[in-house]
Amino acid sequence: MKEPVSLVDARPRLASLEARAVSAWFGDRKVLDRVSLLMPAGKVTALIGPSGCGKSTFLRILNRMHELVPSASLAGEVLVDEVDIYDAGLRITDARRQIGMVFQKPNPFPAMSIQDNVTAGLVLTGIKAGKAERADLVEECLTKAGLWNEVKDRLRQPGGGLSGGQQQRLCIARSLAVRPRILLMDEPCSALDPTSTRRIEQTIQELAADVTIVIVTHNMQQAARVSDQCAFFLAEAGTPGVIVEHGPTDLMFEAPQDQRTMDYVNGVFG
Ligand SMILES: Nc1ncnc2c1ncn2[C@@H]1O[C@H](COP(=O)(O)OP(=O)(O)OP(=O)(O)O)[C@@H](O)[C@H]1O
Repeated sequence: MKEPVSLVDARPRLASLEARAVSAWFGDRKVLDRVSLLMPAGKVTALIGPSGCGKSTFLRILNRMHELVPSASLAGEVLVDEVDIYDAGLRITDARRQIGMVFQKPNPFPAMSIQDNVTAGLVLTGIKAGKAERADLVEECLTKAGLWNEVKDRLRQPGGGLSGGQQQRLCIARSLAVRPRILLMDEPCSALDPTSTRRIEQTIQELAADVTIVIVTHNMQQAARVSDQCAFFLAEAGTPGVIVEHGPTDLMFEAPQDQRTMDYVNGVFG
């Protein structure tokens, strides 16, 4: 019998992510209008903007989760290094494996051990790994997620026994285990205390060397601290969300081109 091929060591190259003229609907209601954005390889891109302007919808389009909502539809292209993830020839599981997601609320499997939580995605994505390989992967991913030192002596204890901030870092480790090229994060710190938030922010900055990151955040200080570039989304007076302005984070905060960006980053609205 042919030996299963191990993919654990197949370290992916850094990838850029590009949205081209992405529009989105829920039923008849258009919520995003022709949004285009390049999210460069190895950089952190922050999506900012008031509630309801379509940031989460845009993020979910970037890893093909939007299509899971029965009434949802979309137009446009999403390219990972020039390959359209919506191409009919590409399987949804392949797209999801390349593009991981961390959610607002930490969602580890609570009864599963810490180590099994880390490797939980391997089976789902068809990655084969032996015992030693798994142990190495657990250590590597927990280290990258900034959690190894805190849990190395209790890897067999349940993930649900960790603090909220530790659980979120466990979820980051779980995402990293399938070696995504891109990591999407939807308000990953909104359920966490300030200390855990700073720890996750530090992790995000460290991870950017290995994986392209896109983060939705309502916290302007956080966007300023962790991101290389920002995109400001806005849906004015019932119109679909658009990107008003995007650019290097320091320019977006210190010298934005558009008055609405200036008002938003200075807390005038939103
Ligand atoms: N499952 C859904 N069904 C119908 N409409 C939806 C659904 N999800 C989101 N919407 C609508 O789409 C628009 C964009 O929502 P989205 O959650 O993407 O905005 P957001 O900028 O991420 O908001 P927030 O910052 O509050 O999370 C909103 O008007 C919202 O009501």
